[in-house]
Amino acid sequence: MAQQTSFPRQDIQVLLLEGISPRAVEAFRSAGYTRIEEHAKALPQDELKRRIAEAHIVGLRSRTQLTADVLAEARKLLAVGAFCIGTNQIDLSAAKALGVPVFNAPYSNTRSVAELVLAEIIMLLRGIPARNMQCHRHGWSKSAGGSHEARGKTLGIIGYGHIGTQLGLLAESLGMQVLFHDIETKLALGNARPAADLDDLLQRADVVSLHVPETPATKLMFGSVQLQRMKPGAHVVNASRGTVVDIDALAAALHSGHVGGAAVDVFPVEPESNTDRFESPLCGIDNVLLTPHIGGSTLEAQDNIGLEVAAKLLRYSDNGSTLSAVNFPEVSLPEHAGSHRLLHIHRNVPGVLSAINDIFGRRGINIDGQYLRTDPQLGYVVIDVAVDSLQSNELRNELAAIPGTLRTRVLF
Ligand SMILES: NC(=O)c1ccc[n+]([C@@H]2O[C@H](COP(=O)([O-])OP(=O)(O)OC[C@H]3O[C@@H](n4cnc5c(N)ncnc54)[C@H](O)[C@@H]3O)[C@@H](O)[C@H]2O)c1
Ligand SMILES: O=C(O)[C@H](O)COP(=O)(O)O
Repeated sequence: MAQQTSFPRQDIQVLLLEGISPRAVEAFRSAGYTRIEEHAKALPQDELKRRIAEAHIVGLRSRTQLTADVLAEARKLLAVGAFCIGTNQIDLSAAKALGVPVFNAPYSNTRSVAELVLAEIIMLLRGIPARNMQCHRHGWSKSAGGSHEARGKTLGIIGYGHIGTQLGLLAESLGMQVLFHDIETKLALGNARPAADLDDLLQRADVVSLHVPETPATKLMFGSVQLQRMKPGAHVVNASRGTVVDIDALAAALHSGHVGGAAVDVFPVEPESNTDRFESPLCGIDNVLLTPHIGGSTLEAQDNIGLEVAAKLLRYSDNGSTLSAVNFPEVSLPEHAGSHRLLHIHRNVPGVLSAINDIFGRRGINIDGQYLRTDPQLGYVVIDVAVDSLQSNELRNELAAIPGTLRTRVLF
């Protein structure tokens, strides 16, 4: 039989990993959720499996790998919150197949990334990484050689989304010309112009900055071929995902001098915690700025993300709304004061809705409100009925036993 839950907020176990902002914890507490377990870092997979088995709500960032294997242990799980933008660390299809919506924060740290990248562009154009290293080694090389103003230079942005567009506007305020390449048709902001194609962008840009998500199509999309197409001496910035750039090819292009410098925030393999050693072929190359995946790590961004994702999780837990879920049919629901609410999540197979309606009809329960969203895999039905109409265990068992049902939940 499909999982059936209906319990008070103080019984809902919230597991928050990877040092999620205290603002999220405050939001859960002030909504009446008291069972909150916090961890400052990601958990090893075995421990994650043990902890997730008890959790109703899980919050994580980019480090935790929520694989199908881990999700299989999450028998009580209602929802997942990615307190970041990327959701590539979560097996979204496996979560969906279990009837678990995943929410993220698509905007809250984008300004922080754009600001960092802008600063890095100036640093690279002035050759600061190597000069900084030289001074640390007691060297002194006061010279204008290889140093350039950003004004008048061309920035090529690959992936013109929330971060790419903000970066473009900030770069224009320095007098840079902005070219972009995206797989979607995008509205060009300010004086930015779409490049004819990726090759065109690579051949014209003085700095290339990557802002694409991790997808099968972006995996290693930036390798030796793309690096060789760049102008000699041009710079590369990657604050997107470590899998997007062939890091060995980038190291080789830096060593050969074809690429003038690089700023890299994300890596194909990142340390599991702050106590683990960081290894990369880029370590020790003087004209490279390395940062430990902190593009979105400002206090402002983390606080905003904490509030945004906690609010989405609370809204789903208390009200059933799935608005802005990344793997689930989206339903925005009104408050249900004065009624009780059934949430019914099922595989999208014929007959489920009529079976639900039959059950209510046979029992003479009037439906006050009904909301339905489906996609090819999943159906999500929400039904509001008079207070106390859903108290019967027998009724709830009958609803949960409808073939195709994944989960049912009653909000009293
Ligand atoms: N370093 C960090 O701390 C940090 C912080 C936030 C986000 N990120 C990463 O940055 C990525 C981008 O963030 P965003 O908010 O701008 O995302 P977004 O979804 O708003 O924009 C991504 C853009 O890339 C485009 N795109 C997708 N595939 C492409 C391809 N193959 N070629 C060209 N364009 C392609 C999309 O059409 C979209 O316009 C995130 O997915 C995340 O992985 C990193
Ligand atoms: O996807 C994101 O938003 C960024 O990569 C930031 O991830 P983080 O929260 O783990 O720093």
